Amino acid sequence: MALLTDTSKTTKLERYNSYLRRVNSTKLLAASWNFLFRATLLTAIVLILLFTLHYPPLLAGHHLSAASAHSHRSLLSSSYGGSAWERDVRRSATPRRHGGMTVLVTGAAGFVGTHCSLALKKRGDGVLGLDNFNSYYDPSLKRSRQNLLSRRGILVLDADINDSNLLIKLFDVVPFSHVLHLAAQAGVRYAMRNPQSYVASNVAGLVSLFEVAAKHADPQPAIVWASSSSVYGLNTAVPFSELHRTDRPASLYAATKKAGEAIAHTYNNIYGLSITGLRFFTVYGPWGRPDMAYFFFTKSILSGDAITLFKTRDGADVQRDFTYIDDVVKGCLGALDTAQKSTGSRGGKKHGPAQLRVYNLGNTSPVSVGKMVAILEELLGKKAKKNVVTMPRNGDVPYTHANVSLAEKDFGYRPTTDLATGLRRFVKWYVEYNGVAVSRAKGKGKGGVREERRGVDTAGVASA
Ligand SMILES: O=C(O)[C@H]1O[C@H](OP(=O)(O)OP(=O)(O)OC[C@H]2O[C@@H](n3ccc(=O)[nH]c3=O)[C@H](O)[C@@H]2O)[C@H](O)[C@@H](O)[C@@H]1O
Repeated sequence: MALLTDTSKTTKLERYNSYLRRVNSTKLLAASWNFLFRATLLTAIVLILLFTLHYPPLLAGHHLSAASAHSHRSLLSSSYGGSAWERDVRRSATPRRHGGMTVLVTGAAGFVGTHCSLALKKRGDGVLGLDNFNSYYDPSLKRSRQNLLSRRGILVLDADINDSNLLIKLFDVVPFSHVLHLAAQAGVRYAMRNPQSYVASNVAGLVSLFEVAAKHADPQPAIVWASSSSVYGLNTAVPFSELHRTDRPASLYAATKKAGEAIAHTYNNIYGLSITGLRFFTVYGPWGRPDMAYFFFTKSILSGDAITLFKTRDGADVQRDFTYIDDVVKGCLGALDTAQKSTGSRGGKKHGPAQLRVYNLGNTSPVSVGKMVAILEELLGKKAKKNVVTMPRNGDVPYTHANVSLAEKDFGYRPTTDLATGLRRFVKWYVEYNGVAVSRAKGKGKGGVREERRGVDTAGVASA
């Protein structure tokens, strides 16, 4: 009897164990399927992501106006590349005239960058732009400029000059003969609010570009870059000449531009980079920068808001050598055309002395800020509400005045646009771009944006 009971217990136990084995193996099978499914899903997602990053035109439409399709890459610069991307880059950078230049324009969606890129492209040079589209001022204006460039066949990549991997990649894809380096943190007074941004763009960014140009580019490009009239700082000798001292900057902005000139000297000396610095004097015009006085004064006059006018500490008018954008563009192209080749080779080996130049690009006729406002009032047909205050200690200098004889001698630079003419073109562009109505200005036929006769096309770009 006991034996029978034992046998039936053993059988039950065996049945139970076999049941457990079946359950476990089913669970194992289910888990394996689950794991396999998840792994397949993950692989598919990774493949789709890689495909999207390397072949965006297939997904975003095959046109340069889809330049913003490259936007997401600013976060993932190491993923730049792929045959479609390289083809777009080469297409934009290829010259269309015999002996044309291949120019990398940094800050291409900026004010001066846009105008220079258009002028280069128009005469048949190849242009590839890059810009980080930061929000120092309204990025939508930069996007509009990018679209304008795109319509003329110029690709502007979303990229930062501090991204050396991207720069190396670009020089691998295109043997740029020239770099027009205009990317920078601009603005004199903003330097008190955000000093580090000036160091990041105007010092670190410049070094990043020079490093890649000196050590990775083959051939080394010739570089033309934007310095500033602000380097003259507390200099009192006028008009400002390149021979005058520039060791007393009044603002951090000026100090970083002066540092840039010293850094240029170093890269020229060690690596044989051909470098030209251009000291711009308060550049203005259509598609200008909204952080500049003439631009935001226009906005305030139209909206009826008060503007603040600075007077010097001894009560004199503050003056600027306002320089019209078309004149500056001619100066930039002249500097590019006369830039000699760099003398180094890949790896930074210098084979002889290279060109190192600095030029003033001003207008040679300073105008008071009060007069600038009076011209705007005439053009806008509306009086400004003025708040006149003594210039705060904000890095501003009381006046600027350029001597441009060196640029005239070396590349025929001769500014031809006076402030009234230039502001008329700016206001014409401003009202069209913003869709605002302006009543015809009073006066004896001198003012009024509708009286503009010279060729400024709908895009606000001089057709002459
Ligand atoms: O020439 C240059 O190197 C510099 O020119 C301009 O700097 P700035 O001349 O100060 O130009 P704005 O900011 O447009 O100011 C023009 C004038 O208006 C005056 N201003 C500015 C602002 C304001 O509220 N009120 C006012 O009277 C300034 O003192 C200055 O005299 C640019 O903003 C800089 O990026 C550039 O490098």
